[in-house]
Amino acid sequence: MGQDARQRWQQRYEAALAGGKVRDADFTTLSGVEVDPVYGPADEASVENFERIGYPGEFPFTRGLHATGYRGRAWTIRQFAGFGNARQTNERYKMILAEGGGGLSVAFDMPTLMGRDSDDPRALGEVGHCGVAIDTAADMDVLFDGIDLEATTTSMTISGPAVPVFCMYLVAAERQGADLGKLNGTLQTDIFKEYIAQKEWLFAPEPHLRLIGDLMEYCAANIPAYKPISVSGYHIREAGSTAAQELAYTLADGFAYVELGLSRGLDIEAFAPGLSFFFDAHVDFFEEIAKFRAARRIWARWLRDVYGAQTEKAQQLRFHTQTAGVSLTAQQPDNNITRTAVEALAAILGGTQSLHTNALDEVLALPSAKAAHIALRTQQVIAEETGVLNVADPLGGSWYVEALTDEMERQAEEIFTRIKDMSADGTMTAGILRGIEDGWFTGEIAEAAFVYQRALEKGDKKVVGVNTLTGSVEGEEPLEILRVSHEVEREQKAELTGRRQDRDDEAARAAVQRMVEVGRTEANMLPAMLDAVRAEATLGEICDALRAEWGQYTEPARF
Ligand SMILES: C[C@H](C(=O)O)C(=O)SCCNC(=O)CCNC(=O)[C@H](O)C(C)(C)COP(=O)(O)OP(=O)(O)OC[C@H]1O[C@@H](n2cnc3c(N)ncnc32)[C@H](O)[C@@H]1OP(=O)(O)O
Repeated sequence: MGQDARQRWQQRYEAALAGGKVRDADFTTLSGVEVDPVYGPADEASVENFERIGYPGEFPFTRGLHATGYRGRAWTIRQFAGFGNARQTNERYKMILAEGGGGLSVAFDMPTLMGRDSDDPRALGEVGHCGVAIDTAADMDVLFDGIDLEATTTSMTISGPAVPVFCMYLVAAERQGADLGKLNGTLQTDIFKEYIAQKEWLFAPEPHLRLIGDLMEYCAANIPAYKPISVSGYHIREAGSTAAQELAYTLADGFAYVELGLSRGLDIEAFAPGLSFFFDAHVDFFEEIAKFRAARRIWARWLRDVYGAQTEKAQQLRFHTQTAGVSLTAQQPDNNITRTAVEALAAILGGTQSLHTNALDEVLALPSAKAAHIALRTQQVIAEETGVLNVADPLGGSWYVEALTDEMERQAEEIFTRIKDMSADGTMTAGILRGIEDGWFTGEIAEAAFVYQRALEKGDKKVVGVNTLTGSVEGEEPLEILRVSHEVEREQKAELTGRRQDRDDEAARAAVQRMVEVGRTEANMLPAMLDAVRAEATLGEICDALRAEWGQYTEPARF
C-alpha cells in the first residue's frame, strides 16, 4: 500500500465529490475551523503495518466503508419499535418518520417471534406486549398502511419464523403495488444466535439452515438490495459475553452463512452483500470503537482470503448498532440518557451504518412516547450539533484505539481457532453446530457474565445508582410506564377469527400443504410459502405445518 494510500483515498473522495455524493453541508468546527474529511500520518511508511489501518473506503476497511465517511451519508436513525396491534404500531412508525427517523425497525410480540397465532393457548397474556402481533398478511397491510415500502428501508427483527414473516411483508408490498425487486431492508433470520443466546428457535439447525439457504437464494436472485440475514451479536453480548466473544461468535456465525451460500452454489459476490451485522454498543467507549473497527477488518480479510470474495461490496461488513440494554438501570433511570448517548457516540465513531438508541425506561417496559422521543433526539443532537459527521474515523491512528483494535482482532482469531478445533470437517459451520450441541457457547457466555457480576459485587466495576452513588435523586419523578392493555389480545383474536372466516379456508389449507410438499424436494420453498401467505394462511398454521414435518428443537441438557 505504501505511501500512496492517501492518494488513492483522495481520488475516491474527489470522484464522490464530482458525482454529487458528498452532502452540501457545513464541515467546519463550531468555531469555524475548516477540517479535512479524513486525517492520516504524514509518513505512511513510518507506521508499522500501515496497511492494516489504511484509509476509509479501501480494504481492509478498518477506517470505514466509504471514502466520504458520514459526509456522504449519515448513519440511518432506525428506532426499533412495535407494540399492541398493527394499527397502534403503524401510528408510532408515522410519528418516527415524521420526526426525522430514517428507516423503520419492527419489534414483534413473543407469540409472533415463536411462530404462534394470537389465539394459540400458549400466546395467552403475551399478545402485543413486547412488540406488535402479526398473524396474517392482512396485519402487515395495516402495519405499513400509508408507508411506501419501496421508498422506506424496513428492518424486521425475527429469526425463528423469519421466512414466513418475510413472505407476509412481500405480499403486503405487492398489494401496495411496489416493485418487489426494488425493496431494500433487513430481516434478522440469524438462527445461530438463537441457539447460542436468545433461544427463540422453532426447528433443529438442519431444516432451519435449508430454509435460510432458500431465502438467501431467493433474495440474491430477486431482491438484490435486500439483506436477508442480520448476523447478530447484540443478544450474545446482552446474555453476558465479553466484547471479543460478541465479535468472534458473531463473525463466526457470519462465516457459517457464507459457507451455507457457497454450499448452495450461490455466487459470493451476489449474496455476501446481503449479509449484514448487528452489534451491541456497550458503555466502555474505546473498547466498543475498537470492536467495530476490528469487525470490519476481520470480515474483509476472511471474505477475501478464506472465501474468495473479490469485490469490495462483498468484502465489506455493514452493521446496525443498538445501545446496550443491559447497561441501563432501574435505579436513577434518568442517567440512562447519558449512558445511551455515550454508547451511541461509540457506535458512530466506530462507523455504524444504522443505529437504535434505547429509551431511558426500556429497563422497565416498552418505551413511552416521551422516552422514545428523547432517544430519537439523542441521535439527532449527536448528528446535528457535535461535528461527528465532518471527519471519517476520527480516532484512527490513536495509539490506544489502534492497539485495542489489534487486541480485539487477536482475541477473535483465537476464538475462531477454538471453534474450528471443534469442527469435524474443517468448516466453521460444523464447529458452531458442535459448540451449540455441547453447550460450549452458553457455557463460555455464562462464565464471562459470572466474572463481570463478581467484579460488580466486589466493587471493581462500578455502575452509578447500583453499586456506587446509590439512593434516590432529589426531584426525581416516578416514570410513566407504557402498559399494553389486555384489550389488544381480545381484539387481535377477534380480528383473526374474522379473517379465517373471510378467507377460502380450503385454498389456505391446500396452499400450506403444497408448501410442505415442496419442502420434501430440493426446490426453493419461498414461492410456495408466498402462495400460502397470499391465501391468508396464518403464521401459526405455516409454522405448525413445518413443526409437524421437521420436529421441534429441544436444547441439549447441560449441567
Ligand atoms: C434487541 C432487539 C431484540 O431482539 O428484541 C433486536 O434484535 S433489534 C434489531 C434491529 N435490527 C436492525 O434494525 C437492523 C438494521 N440493519 C440495517 O438497516 C441494514 O442491514 C444495514 C446495517 C446494512 C444498514 O442499512 P441502511 O440502508 O440503513 O444503511 P446503508 O449504510 O446501507 O446506506 C444506504 C445506502 O447508502 C449508501 N451509503 C451510505 N453511506 C455512504 C457514503 N458515505 N457514500 C456513498 N454511499 C453511501 C450505502 O452504500 C447504501 O447504498 P446501497 O444500498 O446501494 O449499497
